[in-house]
Amino acid sequence: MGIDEGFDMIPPLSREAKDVKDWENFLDCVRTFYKDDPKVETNSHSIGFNAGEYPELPFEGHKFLRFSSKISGRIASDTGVENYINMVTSMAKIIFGPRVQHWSEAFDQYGHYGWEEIHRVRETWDKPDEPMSTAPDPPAAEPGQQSAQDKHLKLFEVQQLPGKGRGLIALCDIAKGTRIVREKPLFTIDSMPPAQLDKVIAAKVKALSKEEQRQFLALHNNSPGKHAFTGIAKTNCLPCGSDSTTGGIYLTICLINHSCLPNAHNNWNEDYEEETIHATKPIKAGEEITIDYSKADPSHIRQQQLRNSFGFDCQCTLCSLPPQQLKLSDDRRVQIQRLDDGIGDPMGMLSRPGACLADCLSLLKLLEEEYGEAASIFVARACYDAFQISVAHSDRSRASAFAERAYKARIICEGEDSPATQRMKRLMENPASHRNFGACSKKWKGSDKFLPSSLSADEFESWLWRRAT
Ligand SMILES: C[S@@+](CC[C@H](N)C(=O)[O-])C[C@H]1O[C@@H](n2cnc3c(N)ncnc32)[C@H](O)[C@@H]1O
Repeated sequence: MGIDEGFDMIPPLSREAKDVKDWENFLDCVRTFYKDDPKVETNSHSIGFNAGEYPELPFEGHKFLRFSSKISGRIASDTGVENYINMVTSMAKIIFGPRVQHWSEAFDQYGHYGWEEIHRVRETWDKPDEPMSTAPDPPAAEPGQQSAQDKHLKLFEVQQLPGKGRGLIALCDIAKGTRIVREKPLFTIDSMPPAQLDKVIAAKVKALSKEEQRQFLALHNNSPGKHAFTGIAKTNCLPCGSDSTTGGIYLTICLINHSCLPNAHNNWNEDYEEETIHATKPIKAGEEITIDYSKADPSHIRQQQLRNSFGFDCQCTLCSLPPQQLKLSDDRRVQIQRLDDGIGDPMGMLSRPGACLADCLSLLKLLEEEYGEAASIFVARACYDAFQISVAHSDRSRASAFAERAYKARIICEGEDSPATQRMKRLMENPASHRNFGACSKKWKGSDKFLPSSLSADEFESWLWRRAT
């Protein structure tokens, strides 16, 4: 028993260069700050704080989830552990921003990760890592072991699933925001008539290694017939960006099945020219990893689309709900679309921005009801809508707050290194840099001051959404 306090890193850092460098900077700050403090010691794999329950920071950032200790009791107060927790948290916040989530049981706040997961990761601190491969063309490997990172963490494996063919099953609990896969396309294709496309794909397949050819030909083909290559491509390709007419074929990502309430999100990272998959909610060991192939339509529309384009009758948890509950979801999705269309109307933004902002809030509430904690991508878009409304009427403070929400939601579903996430971060820091700043009016310029810091959470929401109190 006792009161714990600390911070969690959400999502955990990766082994990529930026995260490694940031973690080194952070450890350097900690070492410099505590260089004359005998309670802060350097061990073989960590910096340890000889206070409270001996909180530690591993040398390898990707093996770090939590820095915490009990802050109640005699040992805690004699050793002043709470000061260490607070100072290290502040330093981490400066370097890692909102990824650092401080919590204190004194205020009924609890860490994001379970203790079992914390202890499991802690046990890896003194174990050497598999070398990380960033080679653009990794040697053919079993899906699920695509990168050394996956191999090390063994996040998933490919299994044969009843009625679905192959699919990805989580091998351990996967935290929300975790990057599950990052994969370069085997090849990309542009939109063209099937006869021509078949020839183009045939040439691309010919250029692959024998193992890659075998794996490509083993991908599901939902429309077997004359144009076999086109059939495989159409069943499997994912657009390289939301408006792109180019699609990518992947040996691992293309094995991910569909759910209308998925637990993962796919995104094209144009900087890396890779597709990424992130957990949008916690995924339990043994659970299937799923993405959404459809357009979030009500059930009768999306089921028809899934049948026509992918040849299956969806029996996901949402589609299998009793009719009355399914109707509630359908009604919500209709309302979500209606609100979305209204918010996107430039005349609305120009002539009734307050009402548009209220619609964004209603939209967010509906999204939360429909998607629960897996709503990140929709939240990111709705908060960006609210940002645009604020920016168009010169309201810097609220625009920055909305961009921050969009930024945090993008981190979950695309990662800190996604160009869209980075763009949100820049807009959060400087909303006036948006090309539409002041484009509609200057009528909200009066509120162009710093965020009110003394408001309670409820008061802040009322201020943010311009609700009368
Ligand atoms: C991109 S592939 C996914 C991997 C595929 N299961 C395989 O074995 O290669 C798409 C195909 O998987 C199957 N599939 C995907 N999601 C499904 C689901 N929720 N229920 C049934 N079949 C599904 C359909 O046959 C669909 O055309």
